[in-house]
Amino acid sequence: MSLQIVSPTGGIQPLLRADGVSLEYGGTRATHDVSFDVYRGDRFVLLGPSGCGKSSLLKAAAGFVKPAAGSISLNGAPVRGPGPDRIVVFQEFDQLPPWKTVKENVMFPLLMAKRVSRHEASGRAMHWIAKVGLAGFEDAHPHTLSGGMKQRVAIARALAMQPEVLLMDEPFAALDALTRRKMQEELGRLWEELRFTLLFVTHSIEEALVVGNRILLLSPHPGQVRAELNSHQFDLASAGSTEFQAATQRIHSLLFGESVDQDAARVAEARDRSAAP
Ligand SMILES: Nc1ncnc2c1ncn2[C@@H]1O[C@H](COP(=O)(O)OP(=O)(O)OP(=O)(O)O)[C@@H](O)[C@H]1O
Repeated sequence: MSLQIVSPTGGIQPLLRADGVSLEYGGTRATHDVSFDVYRGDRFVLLGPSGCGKSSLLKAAAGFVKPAAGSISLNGAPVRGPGPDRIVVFQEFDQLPPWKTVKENVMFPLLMAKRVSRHEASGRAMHWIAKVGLAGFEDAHPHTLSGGMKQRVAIARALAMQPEVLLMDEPFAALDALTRRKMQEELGRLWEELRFTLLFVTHSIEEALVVGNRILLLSPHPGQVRAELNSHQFDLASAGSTEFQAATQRIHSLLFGESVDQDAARVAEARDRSAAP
């Protein structure tokens, strides 16, 4: 099955909505009029070249950056700042306080949010540490762990909070190729089990296809929506197949090629069709 331009899902309320979002830094526009809807259980990927504003959009969804125009809402309510319903996993390995053990790191946001007792936080931390394959490393400090293990801790810490949306900003980009693949596999496994909602940023077309069920393609500086695609049929097992390679080529040409106008027209056509009474 080939890659399909998405037509909007009629009638279902999105969990996270970006509506005409323009982001600016000191008057310089990073994204322009970007709209997308993330539905519960989606693995929604923001894909585009360096500098197109992917991270900025993720930070806006997290509530760290306020749009200059447009809005972001969660469950229909405007996002006005960070909250425990949106937890971010960053690329940087130093996102874990080094003086805390693995278990203390996972417990920390739970205790900060004052949602659960210390006893409950401890139990939850052990549960999620085991889920990401780190049982036995509870008392280790981050500097004794590999990059992949640190990212597992960050994922455990995020999932322990049971956020409405898990936000991931190139979480595997600093890992070696084999570990990156392994982590993509683990993320897929966790999603199969838990069906959380994921907003994932990457500049790798292959990673977008492996991780996402829907992909938003952004043009370079300032980031604007080029197209939105369904990619649920692809996973690690299909990576390397003829269909996967064709999809990679297609996305490449949508991002950088000449067929953009044609595809944008098809997106607009699909939207018009679905909006028609
Ligand atoms: N804190 C900031 N202050 C000023 N400009 C910023 C800031 N953060 C991002 N920008 C600018 O906004 C634009 C978008 O940056 P952003 O990091 O969101 O893009 P990106 O697509 O995630 O890029 P990359 O893949 O390289 O991380 C870039 O031109 C960048 O220089």
